[in-house]
Amino acid sequence: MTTGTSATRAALPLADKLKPKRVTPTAIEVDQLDFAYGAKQALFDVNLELPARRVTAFIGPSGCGKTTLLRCFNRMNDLVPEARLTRGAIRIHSADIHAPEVDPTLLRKRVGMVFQKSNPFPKSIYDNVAYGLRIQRGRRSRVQLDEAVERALRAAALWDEVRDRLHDSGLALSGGQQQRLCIARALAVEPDILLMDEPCAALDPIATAKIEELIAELKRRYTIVIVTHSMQQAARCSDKTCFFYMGRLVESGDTQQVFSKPANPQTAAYISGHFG
Ligand SMILES: Nc1ncnc2c1ncn2[C@@H]1O[C@H](COP(=O)(O)OP(=O)(O)OP(=O)(O)O)[C@@H](O)[C@H]1O
Repeated sequence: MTTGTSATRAALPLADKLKPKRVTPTAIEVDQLDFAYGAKQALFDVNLELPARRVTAFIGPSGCGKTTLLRCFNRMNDLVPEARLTRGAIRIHSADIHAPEVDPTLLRKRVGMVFQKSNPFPKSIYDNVAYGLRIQRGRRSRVQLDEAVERALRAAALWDEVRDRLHDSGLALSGGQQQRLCIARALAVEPDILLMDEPCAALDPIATAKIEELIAELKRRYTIVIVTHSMQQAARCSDKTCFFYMGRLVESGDTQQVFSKPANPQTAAYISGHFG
């Protein structure tokens, strides 16, 4: 991690707790969470612990609140008018992400996000990856920037495909490459946690398989939370699975167990394709 100056660290004491020296076993704790969009309640009494350096999958039928909860973890919902937590708390490595000292912009660097539809900037491949680094405080030499861009592209399993065309537009890449570019962009600022909202929904099976391989590799260093409509993907990629229904967490547990021996009949019906 590029740590920035000691002055930067001193200015952000609580937010800095989100980046612990040691990885604690629980990355994210959700405690009695209620969430509403205006008068419409979208999440009801969600209690959950997500393990660090593991993949957790959120599954459930459309509208059950998966994306809403995912977007709570980096306070993306702050940007939605009238959207708010009405009860409860979210802690990342024990730090309350709604504490007044927490800078949401810094939080979003530590808790990166990849969306369903890849969204590279209309810039070069290099500039897409360097973007977050350039707007961070603290100067970097060109060599440091080059190294960081290469590191992120390698981590996103894209380097070998783009090393000779770093200054071509990111928009000229295939859909799967664009999604890996977006992952590289998120990784460049060295997050702890990567949120993935249906990252393969727009990809063909080969591109999907590459992203899934990448997820398996990335979990050695990052905590990953993935929203997916694909039961096969959840079963293949995740260590923990959480099933939501109508804004409530119905069941969560070890993925193998949830898929082979679900405790709740609604979970069993959903994973066997009876509704959703
Ligand atoms: N910006 C918003 N304003 C108002 N209501 C919203 C907003 N975003 C989501 N909702 C509502 O909140 C509920 C949960 O939506 P959410 O997108 O979290 O579900 P989801 O499980 O991710 O669905 P999908 O699988 O279709 O993406 C739904 O009833 C949805 O209509």
